[in-house]
Amino acid sequence: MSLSLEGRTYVVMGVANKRSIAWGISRSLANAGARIVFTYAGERLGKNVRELADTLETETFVYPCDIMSDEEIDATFRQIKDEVGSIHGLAHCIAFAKTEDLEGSFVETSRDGFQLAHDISAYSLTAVANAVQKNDMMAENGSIMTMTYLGGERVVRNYNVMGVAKAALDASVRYLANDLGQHGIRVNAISAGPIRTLSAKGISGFNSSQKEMEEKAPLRRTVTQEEVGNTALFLMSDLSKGMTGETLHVDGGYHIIG
Ligand SMILES: CCCCCCc1ccc(Oc2ccc(Oc3cccc(O)n3)cc2)c(O)c1
Repeated sequence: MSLSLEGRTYVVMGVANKRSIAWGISRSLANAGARIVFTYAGERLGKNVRELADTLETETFVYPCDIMSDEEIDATFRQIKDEVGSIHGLAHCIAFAKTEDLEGSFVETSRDGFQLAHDISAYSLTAVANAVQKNDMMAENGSIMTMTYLGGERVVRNYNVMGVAKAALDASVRYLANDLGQHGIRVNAISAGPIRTLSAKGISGFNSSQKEMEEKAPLRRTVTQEEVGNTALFLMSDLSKGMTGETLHVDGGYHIIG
């Protein structure tokens, strides 16, 4: 039983640049010997992702995948199965909400903004898990993980509609874990403390959340993409094969503080 992922292949969805949490996860999995299949949305990101992928020592593959389209998800995962073969796990690091819905009062959230945030940040996990299952492309004892945040468990000022979407994502992890467990597929989440990524820039008040963490978190500091990546390695490895439907907080202990 070890942390080695030699001979295994993992899909990582959501790398935007070298500061992405998904990139921290990719490096941890690659350093453990895994092959990595990257998917990205939006052609302008394609170049970034390919350049980053080429810096890894391991064999990598890069595919566009607009998770707003069920047809594109199915086509991409069929293509991955045909060209790469079966996979041993998948890291879902995808979320989005309109900037105006990440500040001010939640009560004013538009129907359109609510639906968009839930479509991209919550439903996409189920859509992807369904595509993997339908294409029968997950090796036995597969592991799916997603990224969530404390704002889905309790109110975090300005996080607003993303918090409601993360609550839906957290519940989805439990229901997917229940459905897929009998097929040997585990589904878990990592709840990360605030990390300065491209996405974090879209949230009003992000900077003060990092400062508050340095003052109040038991570890008195923020966490890094690498620390999240190492926990993802644990979730993808056999060392966590007794765990499913779980959320691991990689947040310096902040979530235990009232
Ligand atoms: C006040 C909150 C402080 C801590 C927030 C930590 C965090 C940082 C980034 C997170 O990921 C996203 C991803 C997309 C997202 O939506 C965006 C991002 C940029 C622009 C935009 O229009 N929407 C917002 C947050 C996330 O879910 C949670």
